[in-house]
Amino acid sequence: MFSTQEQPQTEIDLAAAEALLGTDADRFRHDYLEVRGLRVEFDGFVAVRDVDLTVTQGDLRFLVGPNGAGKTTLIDAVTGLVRATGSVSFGRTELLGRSTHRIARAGVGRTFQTASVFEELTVLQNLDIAAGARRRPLTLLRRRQDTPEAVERALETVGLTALRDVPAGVLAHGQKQWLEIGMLLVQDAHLLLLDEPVAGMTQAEREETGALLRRIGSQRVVVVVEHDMEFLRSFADSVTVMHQGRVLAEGTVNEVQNDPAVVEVYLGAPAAESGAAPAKPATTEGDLP
Ligand SMILES: Nc1ncnc2c1ncn2[C@@H]1O[C@H](COP(=O)(O)OP(=O)(O)OP(=O)(O)O)[C@@H](O)[C@H]1O
Repeated sequence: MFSTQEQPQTEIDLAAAEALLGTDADRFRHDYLEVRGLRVEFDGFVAVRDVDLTVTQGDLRFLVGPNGAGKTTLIDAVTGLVRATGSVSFGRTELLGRSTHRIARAGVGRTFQTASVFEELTVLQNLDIAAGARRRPLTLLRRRQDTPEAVERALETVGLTALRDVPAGVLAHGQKQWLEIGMLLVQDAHLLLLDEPVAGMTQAEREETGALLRRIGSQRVVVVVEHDMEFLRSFADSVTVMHQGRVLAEGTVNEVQNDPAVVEVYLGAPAAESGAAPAKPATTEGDLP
């Protein structure tokens, strides 16, 4: 033991700590999506009600639920495609009430159930157009000699570098989905909402997509709407289960699989004493437990 006088002199080297840990801005940059009290109504029918949802960067979140649970409507609300009340914030920006264009500019991107790429344009051209969506008009007018670095990086990330000059129309189904994800990356989307990204994919494509989503999910906020339960079990960090417009359960795959309310909804077990409406019978694409 050292006495007070014998203790060796130490000095914290703040500059070294900064170099090691990054600046405060880097260290504490941790994007998250925060949804509070979200409600969407279509002519009196409430498709989404009282939804609270928090998804942080690094937590690959799957959003599941039987058909008609409100999953796509929730994504539509976040991206400004349908009117909603409540609050949706990303990066301290309130998104509700903004136009779809301004929401995209706030770093929010989505894919749809069917890929929407320009089939007659090449992979590179598709990415270039997506990159242009974030450029200011003056920059767009300037001719560019080289492929922008962000486009090169996106090509590598989604594994399409070798196919850069191929028309998007000839890509395999899975590759088109990857191109769409690449387009979100070059738009600098930091919140990615993906609607059934592996629907119609081969097993090999699913696995590659899962690995891709994990890679992206470590750096950006990613929410995946998916019916494919095998895919979910392999790649989800956490799961939110929706039913009849509400959040029914949330947790790890194991937690939600063992949640009695989820089992009831998916397997159509007798409704609880509350007199809740009988659950929809499970579909082949929704056999969570
Ligand atoms: N534009 C609309 N007008 C009226 N009702 C709508 C509209 N869009 C969705 N709905 C209804 O809202 C409910 C939720 O639909 P939504 O598509 O969000 O469900 P989902 O969970 O994505 O289902 P699925 O898994 O089948 O895609 C459904 O009852 C649907 O019929």
